[in-house]
Amino acid sequence: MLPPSSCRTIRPYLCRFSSNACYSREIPVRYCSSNSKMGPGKNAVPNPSGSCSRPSISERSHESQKNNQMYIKKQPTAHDRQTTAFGEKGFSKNGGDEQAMQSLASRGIQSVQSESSNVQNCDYEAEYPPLSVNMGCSSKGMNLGRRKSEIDLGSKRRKEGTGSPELAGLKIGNIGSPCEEISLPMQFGKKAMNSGRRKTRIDLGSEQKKGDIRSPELEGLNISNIASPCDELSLPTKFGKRATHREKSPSGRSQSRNLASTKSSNCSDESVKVDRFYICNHRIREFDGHNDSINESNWQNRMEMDATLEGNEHRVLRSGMVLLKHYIALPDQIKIVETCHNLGKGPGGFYRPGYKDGAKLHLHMMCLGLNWDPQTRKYSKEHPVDCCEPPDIPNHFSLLVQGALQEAHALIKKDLRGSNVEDTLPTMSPDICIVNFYMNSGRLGLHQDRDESRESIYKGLPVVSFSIGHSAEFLYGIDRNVDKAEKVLLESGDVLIFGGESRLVFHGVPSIVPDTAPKALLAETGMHPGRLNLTFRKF
Ligand SMILES: O=C(O)CCC(=O)C(=O)O
Ligand SMILES: [Fe+2]
Repeated sequence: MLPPSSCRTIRPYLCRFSSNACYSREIPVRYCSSNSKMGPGKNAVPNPSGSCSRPSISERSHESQKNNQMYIKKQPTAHDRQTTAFGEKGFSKNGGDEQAMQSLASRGIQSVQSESSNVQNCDYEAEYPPLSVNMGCSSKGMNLGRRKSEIDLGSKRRKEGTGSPELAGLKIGNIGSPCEEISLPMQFGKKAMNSGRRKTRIDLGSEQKKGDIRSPELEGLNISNIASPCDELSLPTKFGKRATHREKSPSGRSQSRNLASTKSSNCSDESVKVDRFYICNHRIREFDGHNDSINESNWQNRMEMDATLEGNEHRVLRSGMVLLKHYIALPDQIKIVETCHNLGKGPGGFYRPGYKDGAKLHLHMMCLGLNWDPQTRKYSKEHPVDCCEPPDIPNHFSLLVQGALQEAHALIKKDLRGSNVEDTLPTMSPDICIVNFYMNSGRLGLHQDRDESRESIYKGLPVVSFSIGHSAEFLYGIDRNVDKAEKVLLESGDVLIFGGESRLVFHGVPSIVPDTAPKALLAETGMHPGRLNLTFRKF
């Protein structure tokens, strides 16, 4: 445990953000440092309680309990995604996990203690009534050559439209709610190694976020995108294989707390209502990789032109965080879109995640390898809505990830002067890919990706993120404070990597920049105007 002297109480936080108007109580918070050389100075990571994230439903109710002097309130393994929160959040109690604390400290990850409860009130709005189709697990044929992993399964599925006993008395939005979080490594705040450029700071105060309560995400979209293509409707409801349930992780390890272990009773339902979503609006042809209009040399020309513009070269944003500009060539982008469309149009595919109280994330999501359930913040083989197993990660995706990591290593090496690049940015072979599709009004609040295994997070195994389509404003920072966050523009083909000391960086997408996708990409794929994002992780 840290000596009390390493903590100090700071002024209460008021967390207010976005259209979802999530407020936290004003709660006194303490800064702590697990690293005596850091002290409670500027590098101490503020970790206010009362923050907003994407907690599991059971965590929400627990959050009303009084927190005591714990440095890590909750197992630091939760991938904490939120939809609109641009505020702060605090730790959750983890039952005195001294080991976790030590592990964090040894990696220089600071933790904090909070003194008060963490309950929040979050309002939300339903954006549009869903269209539904009855689906079974019929996408298996699309899941080319994949191996079924033996893992434990069965996250608790929500019962659509039913009341939530766990939520009784709590008014909670889809994001931002009581949450757990892990503070960032101590060197956060250190300048990027090759930071020749000025970091742009953005101001996305509550006023601006109010603008997000704008039109539904159907804006500008052909309605046929949603659950209407006839190929989907004709699928039999019992076709395909439902998730199997074994108490084993993908890597053969014993079950982690982040891997859901309870079989959902809802998944025995033979007919599951699913709001299907298609990222492309026409049947796309098989990709042959050879198209004159989008050939590699055209892309090279574009990259060379871009390289002359400020902000278009690869760069290290901070230790362990690398941005590879226009790394994915256009033909590969097209292939990725087509693959995601094919995988995502069927069972186990794209849907709009939300909570049983009706709140929705401002994006559509599909998972590969393992499903991530925003309600429980756990991974399992079971799709939270249709109970189907997720498709495996296609090999060509994994190859691109490996290539990007090598490129990042080469960049880091230039600055390291003899240090081991693996220490700064470990290599990672992904077994999870979360695919998000943002329409023009899509967004994702500041959060940490921390639902992967403790081992993965403690090792700093990176998250590798591909951006395709419209550009996005991307925020990152040492805490969930949008005013202090740095901003970069993620454009089509960019790869962002954050591992090592940056593994737990807060990040989010406050806005999509309309009409910025490469025209050839949209023309070739029929992708709806918007942004496809793939984040690869190792469980
Ligand atoms: O869309 C992005 O760039 C970020 C996505 C993300 O943070 C996530 O899926 O956890
Ligand atoms: Fe994330």
